[in-house]
Amino acid sequence: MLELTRITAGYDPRDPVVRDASLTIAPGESVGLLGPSGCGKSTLAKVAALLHRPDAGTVVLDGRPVRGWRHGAPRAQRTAVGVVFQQPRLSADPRLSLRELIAQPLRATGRRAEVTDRVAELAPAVGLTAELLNRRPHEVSDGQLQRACLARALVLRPRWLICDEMTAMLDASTTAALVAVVEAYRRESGAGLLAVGHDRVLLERWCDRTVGWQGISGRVATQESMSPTG
Ligand SMILES: Nc1ncnc2c1ncn2[C@@H]1O[C@H](COP(=O)(O)OP(=O)(O)OP(=O)(O)O)[C@@H](O)[C@H]1O
Repeated sequence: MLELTRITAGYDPRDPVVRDASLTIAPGESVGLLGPSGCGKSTLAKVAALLHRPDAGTVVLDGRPVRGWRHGAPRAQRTAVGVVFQQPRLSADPRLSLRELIAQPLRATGRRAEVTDRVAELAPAVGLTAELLNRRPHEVSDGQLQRACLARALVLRPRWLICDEMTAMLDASTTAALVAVVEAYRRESGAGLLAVGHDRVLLERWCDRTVGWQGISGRVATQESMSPTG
């Protein structure tokens, strides 16, 4: 299970953007997190991805409480969670080819020996040709770069996957293709998924269940507490 309990998080402890929110995802389950822009979905997604330390509350991953946070959780637990963000250009190192980008987590965890095989498996699965793999981010489209970012998120075979507005910048056919890749991975691996967005139709079609911001907040969220604080 990926269990977030009574999470308070944000960027200023005196004025958190997520207050007292709880959310549990079972292995193999897909959960859509819906909410208006600025309500704190991405912040909660970063906590679920073990990239952002909550100010209060607990995160339990596969039965083990996450401890020893710095900005994020310790690497041993973090690598169990793959994450894809909305804007691939912000999360992709512009100096790397798409091949290197996909392989990055394997290199970072000392698993270089697996690079050739994993890239050869994942590139066709996400729809990237050998020629595209040699290009750098500024030489490909947003959709092609997002395909590489999805492959990078899957390269360590995570047990949990967080897709934060993964398809927000993409056209309908690329959206369908990437959702199909995630679903194939989920079926094959039994991974749990948190898909964040504001496209209710997409998330309701994609996920086993969807939760709105009010559904995950420990207190009954008021419109004020859902709004951007700035
Ligand atoms: N790194 C940051 N530093 C300071 N404030 C931030 C940071 N990231 C987000 N915020 C603020 O936190 C609030 C919630 O942002 P967040 O991105 O979590 O919302 P969201 O629901 O995912 O929005 P969207 O749907 O527009 O992506 C906003 O007021 C935003 O300005």
